[in-house]
Amino acid sequence: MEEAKKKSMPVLPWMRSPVDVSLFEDCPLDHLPCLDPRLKVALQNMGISSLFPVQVAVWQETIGPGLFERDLCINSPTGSGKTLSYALPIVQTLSNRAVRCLRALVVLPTRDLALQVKDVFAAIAPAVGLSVGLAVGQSSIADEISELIKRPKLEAGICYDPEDLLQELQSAVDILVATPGRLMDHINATRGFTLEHLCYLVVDETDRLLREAYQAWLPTVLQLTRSDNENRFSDASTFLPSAFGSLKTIRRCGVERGFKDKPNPRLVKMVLSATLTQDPNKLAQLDLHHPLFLTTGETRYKLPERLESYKLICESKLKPLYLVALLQSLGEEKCIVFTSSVESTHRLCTLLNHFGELRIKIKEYSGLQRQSVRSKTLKAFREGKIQVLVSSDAMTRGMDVEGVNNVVNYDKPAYIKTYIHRAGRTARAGQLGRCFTLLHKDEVKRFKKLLQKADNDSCPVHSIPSSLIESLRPVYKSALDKLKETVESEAHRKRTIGFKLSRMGKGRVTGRAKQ
Ligand SMILES: Nc1ncnc2c1ncn2[C@@H]1O[C@H](COP(=O)(O)OP(=O)(O)OP(=O)(O)O)[C@@H](O)[C@H]1O
Repeated sequence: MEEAKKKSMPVLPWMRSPVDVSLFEDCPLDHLPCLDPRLKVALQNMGISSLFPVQVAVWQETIGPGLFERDLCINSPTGSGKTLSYALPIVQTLSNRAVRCLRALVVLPTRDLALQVKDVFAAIAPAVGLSVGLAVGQSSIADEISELIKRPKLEAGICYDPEDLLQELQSAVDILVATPGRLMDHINATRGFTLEHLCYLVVDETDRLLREAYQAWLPTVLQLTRSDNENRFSDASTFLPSAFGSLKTIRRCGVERGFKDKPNPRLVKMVLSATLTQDPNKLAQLDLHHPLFLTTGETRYKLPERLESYKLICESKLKPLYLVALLQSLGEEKCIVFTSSVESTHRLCTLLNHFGELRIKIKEYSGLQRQSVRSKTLKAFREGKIQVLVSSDAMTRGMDVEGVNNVVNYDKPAYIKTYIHRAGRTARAGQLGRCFTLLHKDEVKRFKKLLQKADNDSCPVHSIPSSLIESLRPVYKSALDKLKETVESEAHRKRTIGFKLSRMGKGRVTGRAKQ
């Protein structure tokens, strides 16, 4: 046991003496020190009467007594309320700002997640006169720019100097929630978009964002917000795009509005995940200042308190039947079914929809679909118009949908991190939730070991009567036949579209573009 603990000891010294969030308790809003009364009302309007432990712990390090002196690395289970843990102190601190400019940037890996986080900010920020923007490519870039940048009113008949006009461009938002791709678009090309006043950078779902470089968004943001004058441009050329039009966005010492003649305040970073990396090389990319590690309990990975894990043991070829039987038993309860790839998501969802027995609405949600389709599906799922979402992993991190009582791992997760993020779509905010994993009997031992990494020793078998499985066999056969037909007609449609495109010369254009 001692040996196991030693093995999981973080390499970085500052990670070895963390603040233990599990020692904190919920704190009623009335008892929260220094909370702005306007924000208290906004929180109450959201149905929040007390803060969760991670929110209290972060409040202490940001508002008082910690006063944002250190960068924060927060590792806290799924559904524990990490979003509000950073949104609330940032909004409260910025509520004193005199002039509007972009002071807080929150980066998230997907558009749906960014929208979700923007909604949390939007529920509290206006109460103290702050404005929140979104840069995710949901609308056209022109629409997005007009939301983010305030242009001066021009009078007819007057000839303006373009340089003067550039000076007049101002941020229309105090807080921006962005995905890396669209953020880079604005950094590179949007006139008047500047990070020079940025005080807070939040990297949510850090381990996921650090895995993907997205046009070097992180080094670019760090370079543009570095407050020391020295060597400002020295290594910028290694990652800044050649057509980089925003060198003027690099923060200038002592000329920031509201900070005249004072050095710029240090950029405070907050990085969060339910499975925060402890890899020194990865964390080094964040260039953290005197970081403070906040984590829950002693084990590295933790599942939500009220999550119940179950396994269903069955032969691989009978998995669809077990899934159908399970979904039938769950009735109208909201459920997310995870598969291992976008292709199997599509196939499984099509198959389930051919089961006449299932009188529930089932849709797929995966990276194969267009964003607009995904967003529509997610909306319908939130509204309860869809009961089951069949999903691949990539899109579901951080997703917060009320009333998801069940998660099913149709394909076994290969890593504990995957299990944590999938299972974490239920049992959120202290609610009860169940996670079912379909396993072949040969996989049981490995799965047990996997769960032990999250300190979970209890995963009872959820049994399905074999008579029920037998009764489903005839319907399964006809569903399989229909699936075959659907797959063939989809393949035919793809071939026809491909043929038409190549006749229009589009194939050649793509080929050139790839070179
Ligand atoms: N203080 C609170 N009181 C009641 N509900 C809360 C409180 N804080 C957050 N919640 C709710 O808890 C749910 C989970 O919050 P959130 O999405 O921030 O979790 P998370 O820790 O970021 O999870 P994940 O790691 O999956 O992204 C949300 O529905 C949110 O509205």
